Amino acid sequence: MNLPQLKNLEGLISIEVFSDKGSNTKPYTNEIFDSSFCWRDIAWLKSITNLPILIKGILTREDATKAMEVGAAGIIVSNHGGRQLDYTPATISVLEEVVQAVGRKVPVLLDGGIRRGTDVFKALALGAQAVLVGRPVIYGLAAKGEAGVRKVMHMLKDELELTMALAGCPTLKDISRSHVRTDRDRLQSLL
Ligand SMILES: Cc1cc2nc3c(=O)[nH]c(=O)nc-3n(C[C@H](O)[C@H](O)[C@H](O)COP(=O)(O)O)c2cc1C
Repeated sequence: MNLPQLKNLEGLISIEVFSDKGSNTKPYTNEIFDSSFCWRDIAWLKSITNLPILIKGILTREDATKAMEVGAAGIIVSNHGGRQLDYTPATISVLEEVVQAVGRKVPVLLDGGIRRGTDVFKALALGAQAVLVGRPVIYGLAAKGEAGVRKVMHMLKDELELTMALAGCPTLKDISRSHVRTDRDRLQSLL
């Protein structure tokens, strides 16, 4: 049976084969994730730190509401880069639903799928306060180390500024909902 060899985590994660039946995924995930972890544990986390706790992985208005109920200081709309489960929604497609559920009580950040400045612009227009960037930064690091990461960040910044200029937005505050059109807007315009 072939299992991933996680070199960076050598000694920390067992890649022992537990059975010759099945894919070994269950014992592997049972070992690296605590399946008893639940919403109530946020209260415990809050009790041991003064740091703000932002909850990542929110994709629905229901989970956004729960996250606020347990006292999250912020919400990260994320499908973990779409690497965990096929057919999870694109984060940009559920952002507005979450933003509306949160109603400006805590910041909403968008994670996943940010590849160009126009993606940042769209997320801000749909109500995100900021975006998080994963793989582009890693690609820059792999290609050219620190300079590669800088290059990626500068590209995103330059593209965002160009988009803002072309959309007539001198400041971030000028980016508004009316600057983007979603599938739902298109459907509503047909009614
Ligand atoms: C190699 C790799 C490892 C990751 N590991 C984790 C992880 O352990 N926990 C987690 O919440 N997200 C993890 N992520 C997801 C990122 O934190 C982030 O949500 C995702 O990369 C954002 O999407 P993007 O890459 O399209 O920007 C990982 C992503 C990559 C590419």
